[in-house]
Parts: sequence; structure tokens; C-alpha cells
Amino acid sequence: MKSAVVLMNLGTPTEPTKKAVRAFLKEFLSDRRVVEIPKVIWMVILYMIILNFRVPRVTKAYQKIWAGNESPLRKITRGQASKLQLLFNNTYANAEMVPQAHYAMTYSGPSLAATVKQLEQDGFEHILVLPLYPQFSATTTGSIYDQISQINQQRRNIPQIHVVKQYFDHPLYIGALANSIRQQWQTTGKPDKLLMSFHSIPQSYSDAGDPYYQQCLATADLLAEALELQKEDWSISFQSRLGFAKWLSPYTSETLKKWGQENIKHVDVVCPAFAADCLETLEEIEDENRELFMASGGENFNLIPCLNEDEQHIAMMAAIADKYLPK
Ligand SMILES: C=CC1=C(C)c2cc3[nH]c(cc4nc(cc5[nH]c(cc1n2)c(C)c5CCC(=O)O)C(CCC(=O)O)=C4C)c(C)c3C=C
Ligand SMILES: [Fe+2]
Ligand SMILES: [Fe+2]
Repeated sequence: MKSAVVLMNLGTPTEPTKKAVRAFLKEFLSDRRVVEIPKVIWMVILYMIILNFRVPRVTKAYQKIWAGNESPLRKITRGQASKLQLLFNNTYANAEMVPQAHYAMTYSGPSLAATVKQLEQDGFEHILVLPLYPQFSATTTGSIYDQISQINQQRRNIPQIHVVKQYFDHPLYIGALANSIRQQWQTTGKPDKLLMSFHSIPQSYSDAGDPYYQQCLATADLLAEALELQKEDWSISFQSRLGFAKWLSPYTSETLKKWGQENIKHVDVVCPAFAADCLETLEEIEDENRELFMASGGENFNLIPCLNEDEQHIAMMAAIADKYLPK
């Protein structure tokens, strides 16, 4: 039986231009899973404010981090799929059983719908979708489930698709994160504080039952335990909020500012909710938040890279896939 694994991430502009950033934000922020404000009100805010005022600023930010001819998120996700393919090629004794590794994006493409269509045409009977979001949120993985439902609605004979809902507490994920942090500490030394910064979501989504917050806390506790950290050695915070409503807190920017003022000199930041470096890590943390910390008294700031194409990260993906794929 031919099987395939589709790694999924959020999506990203095709070019660092206002036109491409606008198209990406328009598609992403029109998803009702992402923004739950009543549609008519949100469309006015989106078209009058976000697409006019946010696009120029965000385009400049993408220009700063652009990697050659593409966005880091796309480059890294494609690299992850290639590395996963290599690992599959090297570990499956029976060549006919080697799964194919692909990648898709929820927004901007390559779309899951087009990827599944191609896989069906190529005779793949078993598809595993692995959203590269360790912590489940309706705003991210939930949208991927929606896209699979849409794919099924368009067919009489639906494809066999499994989805990995979450892996926030997977020992190989925690182990890979701990290893990447220890590696950083071998070169720059142990910091005064380790900040585990997760992408935020609106507080109201969490209050209404989105399990993301609890899963972030669980990841953070497991990571601290794996690193044998004491309570005073680390904190959790939430970044990348948009608009004026309350989002999950404490906010990363406020935490770093406060730490600088409290005479904490050396801080490392790790972003466990991101499987690949992207705008939110390379620009928001590496530039904006570094500047905030330094301006408020900090002296040494390191952003620990996301797991990206790290060997242990790819091995984790293969181990997760192995549980679902036919033997
Ligand atoms: C407006 C609501 C948003 C919610 C809810 C949200 C949740 C969420 N997002 C990620 C992962 C990523 N987000 C990225 C960029 C990004 N996120 C939002 C908004 C929400 N995210 C915006 C508007 C943007 C675009 C940039 C900006 O305008 O600031 C990215 C990076 C994309 C890239 O191209 O590099 C990722 C990855 C998670 C994990 C999450 C909830 C758990
Ligand atoms: Fe986001
Ligand atoms: Fe951001």
C-alpha cells in the first residue's frame, strides 16, 4: 500500500512585496477559525485597517528575514520534508513500503487539497497529515481538520487520511527541544533566565475551550524538567498578539522589558510552539524583543533556533508517522 506523509505549517507570502503580503494576510485572516469577530465587523476592520496599515510594516519585516528567494518558513518546511524522505529511504527495508514525504501550507500554498488530489492520482491509498503545531489550537490545527472535511465533501470515495492532532508532550519532541537548548548553552553559557515564548491566542478562545494554553503549560513543565531547571530559572510567556483584546499572557515583550529593569542580564528565548523559524521568531523575537530587553538594561540575549531540520526533530516526525502508517 502506497503511503504519504504531508507535513503542514501555516503558510507565508510568496514574495516580500506589499501585494503578496496583502494576499497572504487576506486569506489567513479571513479564516473564521482564526478571527471569530462577527464577519461584517471584521471585514471592515480587515479591509480598512489591517490590510492598509499592517501590510507595509509586515512587508518590511519579511524583507529583513527573507532567505534567498523565499520565506524562511517555506524553505525550512520544504527542507524538513526532504530530510524526512531521506530518513524514510534509509529506514524502510522494503522499498515498496517507503512513504513519500510532502509538505503543504494551510494558507498560500501548496494547498492540502492540491497535494491530496495529486497523491490520489498517483495511487497513494494512505495519507498522514502531520501539522507541525505541537500544541493543538482550533486556530491552527483546527483549520487543517476543516480543510480535510472540505476535501472529503467533494468526493464520493473519500481518501484515507489520518491527522496527528498534537504532540505537545511527546518524549522525542521534549528531548529534541532540551537537546537544542543544551547545545546553545555549550557555546553561550547558561542564562540567568530561560524564557519559553509561545504564540498567543485570544484569551476568549481559551476560555471557550481551546486546549492550547494548557498544552503550552504542559510542554513548558516537561521541558523544564528535562533540563533540570529550578522554578526561578525559567518562565513562560506569549507573543505575537494582534489588536486590543486580551490574549494569553504574560506577554513576551512585557516580560523581557521587566527582566531588563530588574537587572537580569542574560536571557535565552526558546519558541517551542514553532517547528520552523519564521517571521515571529526571526523578526519579532530576534529583532523587536531583543531591542526591548537591551534597551531596558539587558546585556546578553540569545534566540535559540527552532528545531527546523534538526536530526532529532526529523526522527520525531518519523516516529510519529510510524505509529499511523501501514506496516
Ligand atoms: C489574528 C489572529 C492570529 C491567531 C489566532 C494566530 C495563531 C497562531 N499563529 C501561529 C503560527 C504563526 N503565525 C504566524 C504569523 C502570523 N500570525 C498572525 C495572526 C494570528 N495567529 C498574523 C497576522 C501573522 C502574520 C504576520 C503578522 O502580520 O504579524 C507565523 C509566521 C508566518 C511566516 O510567514 O513566517 C506562524 C508560524 C500559531 C502557532 C498560532 C496559535 C497557536
Ligand atoms: Fe500567528
Ligand atoms: Fe508577529
